[in-house]
Amino acid sequence: MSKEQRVLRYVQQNASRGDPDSVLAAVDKFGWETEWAMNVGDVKGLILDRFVKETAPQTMLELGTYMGYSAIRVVRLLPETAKFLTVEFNPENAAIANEMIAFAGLQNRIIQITSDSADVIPQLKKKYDVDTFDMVFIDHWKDVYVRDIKLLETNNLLRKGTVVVADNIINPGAPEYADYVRTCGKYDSTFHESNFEYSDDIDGLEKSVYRG
Ligand SMILES: O=C(NCCCCCn1ccnc1)c1cc(-c2ccc(F)cc2)cc(O)c1O
Ligand SMILES: [Mg+2]
Repeated sequence: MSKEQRVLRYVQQNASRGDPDSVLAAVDKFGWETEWAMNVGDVKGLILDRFVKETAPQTMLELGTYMGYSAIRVVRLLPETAKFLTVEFNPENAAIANEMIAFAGLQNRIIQITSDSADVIPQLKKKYDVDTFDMVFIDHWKDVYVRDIKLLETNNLLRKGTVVVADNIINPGAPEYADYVRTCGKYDSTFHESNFEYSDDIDGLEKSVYRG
């Protein structure tokens, strides 16, 4: 059994079906007490919550579903009318996320796409009926953060005020991305220091508002 399957089993045996907060609490308890996992986690998650509440996005994209933790974390704060798309490259993790999201009762609120983000981003307008995104959360391979934010720009998926949040700016690090959003002139970017998931190590989120 994979680590991700062990996390899902723990959630199914310890959380309440249809209760997103209990699912998040179970994943976090497992991450702190049993096995570390690369969810954004409860500490950085509180900062992400604040950004979501401040932005109140009607359309949002996530790159990097993993087990669905951040998708559940975000969508639990959004109205039923909001449109949330999440992209995962790894089919095994996508399958775990599908079950985790269903257990949380949010399967009708989250559109899961299992694909390479580079292939999906150019299809979002036509195939997924997207105009522009109000918010984006980037949490996939750190070395393609820059490739993908540039793809979002060139495919006209960002608009003046779109909030782009990126995980792991310190650990494992996304230096090329941090440099790009802070110096290219297209974003008002701020770094929010926090702790690495399920650890006392340092990490942080970058929040970058597109100038349009
Ligand atoms: O690699 C990460 N995430 C992407 C996983 C695969 C994405 C697949 N995909 C989805 C869509 N397109 C592609 C990640 C890694 C770490 C980490 C840090 C230190 C360490 F020692 C080990 C691991 C911490 C995170 O918080 C992370 O997010
Ligand atoms: Mg991450």
